[in-house]
Amino acid sequence: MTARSTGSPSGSPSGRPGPASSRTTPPPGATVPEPSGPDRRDLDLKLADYDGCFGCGDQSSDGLRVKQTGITGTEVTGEFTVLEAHQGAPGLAHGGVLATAMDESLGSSAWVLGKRYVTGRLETDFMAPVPVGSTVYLRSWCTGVDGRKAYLQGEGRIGGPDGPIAVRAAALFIEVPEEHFSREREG
Ligand SMILES: CCCCCCCCCCCC(=O)SCCNC(=O)CCNC(=O)[C@H](O)C(C)(C)COP(=O)(O)OP(=O)(O)OC[C@H]1O[C@@H](n2cnc3c(N)ncnc32)[C@H](O)[C@@H]1OP(=O)(O)O
Repeated sequence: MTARSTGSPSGSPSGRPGPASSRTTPPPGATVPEPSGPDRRDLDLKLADYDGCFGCGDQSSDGLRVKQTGITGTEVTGEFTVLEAHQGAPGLAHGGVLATAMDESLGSSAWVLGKRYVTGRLETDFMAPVPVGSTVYLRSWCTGVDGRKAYLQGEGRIGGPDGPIAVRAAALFIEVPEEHFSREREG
């Protein structure tokens, strides 16, 4: 399983500390399980059923339409293009849009673990402005699972999959039962 770290102060190109706080860092003893989620063919099928998602769905005209491009272990790659509708400052992606893209990417990595997870906490570092028209290359991976808690990290690069990091994120996802989603809809 590949899981390049973006986290250590010494390993960061900017010299900034990594994105994970104590609440998004797995405790000692947490492990990264072998993914037990659906394989690639099932992923395509499930994503096709999920058209309303602001992050990845095709029905949301101003949505991000993140396309997943690969899965290796818990590492999921994807990409999306920043549209004018995604601006914050003129000509630049809104930070919330980039956070949403990271939530989508991290959520996909959690999903391949084979259980139902929702985002409990999402931390982001914005490293560089992202112009409208840019393709953002997303990558997320699991750093540990401890009971219902899954810890994930991710990054978004511009200029190519190995380009500079524009945004990076760390998150805590919480496993929920199936009823979570029907209950939320009724509320
Ligand atoms: C189709 C293919 C698609 C595949 C791709 C899909 C990509 C989709 C990506 C989008 C993902 C989303 O945006 S999901 C939508 C945004 N998120 C949500 O709507 C979640 C809203 N929040 C909740 O529903 C709830 O707060 C939960 C489920 C997160 C937790 O509630 P709960 O089940 O009652 O559990 P609770 O006891 O509170 O918490 C369990 C443990 O987690 C800890 N914990 C909970 N929240 C936090 C937190 N923010 N920071 C630190 N720790 C936390 C607690 O302290 C506790 O630790 P301990 O005491 O056990 O130690």
